[in-house]
Amino acid sequence: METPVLQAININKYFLDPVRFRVLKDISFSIGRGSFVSITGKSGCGKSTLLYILSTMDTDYEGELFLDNEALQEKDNAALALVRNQKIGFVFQFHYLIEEFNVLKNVMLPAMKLGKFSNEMIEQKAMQHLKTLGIYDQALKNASQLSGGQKQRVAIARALINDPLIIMGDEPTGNLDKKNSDIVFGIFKEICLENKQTTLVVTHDPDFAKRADRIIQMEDGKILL
Ligand SMILES: Nc1ncnc2c1ncn2[C@@H]1O[C@H](COP(=O)(O)OP(=O)(O)OP(=O)(O)O)[C@@H](O)[C@H]1O
Repeated sequence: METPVLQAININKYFLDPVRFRVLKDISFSIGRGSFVSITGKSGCGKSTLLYILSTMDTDYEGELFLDNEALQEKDNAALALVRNQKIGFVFQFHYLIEEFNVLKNVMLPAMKLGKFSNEMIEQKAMQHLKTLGIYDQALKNASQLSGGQKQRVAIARALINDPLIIMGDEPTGNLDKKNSDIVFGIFKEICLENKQTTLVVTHDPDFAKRADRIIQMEDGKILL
């Protein structure tokens, strides 16, 4: 059997304030390479909490987490930052672009930070992603000059720039209208098919969730099998 890209084993998480509360309850699952998975469930069931753990941004949990065969729970913050930059692309509900930089620079930044390639090579790659995402002609505009849907596509290009193994999205279409949601979903689907990259998206939108290859349904901190 193919080794999973991401594997969670018995993840539990507690919030202590205002009272001790077990928000995630024995979460275990694995995700294979190139699959498009959605995590869905009612508001408050723990979707974002789980995604923040899976994306290494929250390290306060019990259990084991493997990304590309590496045990994440054993790594310190510096090592996790490297894993995030090299292996995970993240798309938030809000785009978090740097509004005063142009689109091209926004997309290039994570690769420039990694320092593995020349700026020329990074620029070429960034332009290629912008082309695929249909916003090539916006490259030299400041991020502040784009529409919401365009900004989200720039955020996806930025998430792809370091060729991550897995793209994670937290309600990536939450701020978009139906037309732009459809475009963004189509893009996620294509990323999986064409690049064999794995996509994991949290959404409370059942229509969006249904378009994934696999739905992880959550209820009250648990995964329903
Ligand atoms: N920092 C925190 N401290 C205490 N409780 C929290 C904290 N963050 C979230 N919670 C609680 O944990 C539960 C799960 O929250 P989470 O944001 O993961 O839900 P969700 O499924 O993503 O919801 P939504 O779809 O509304 O975004 C909720 O009951 C929430 O109130």
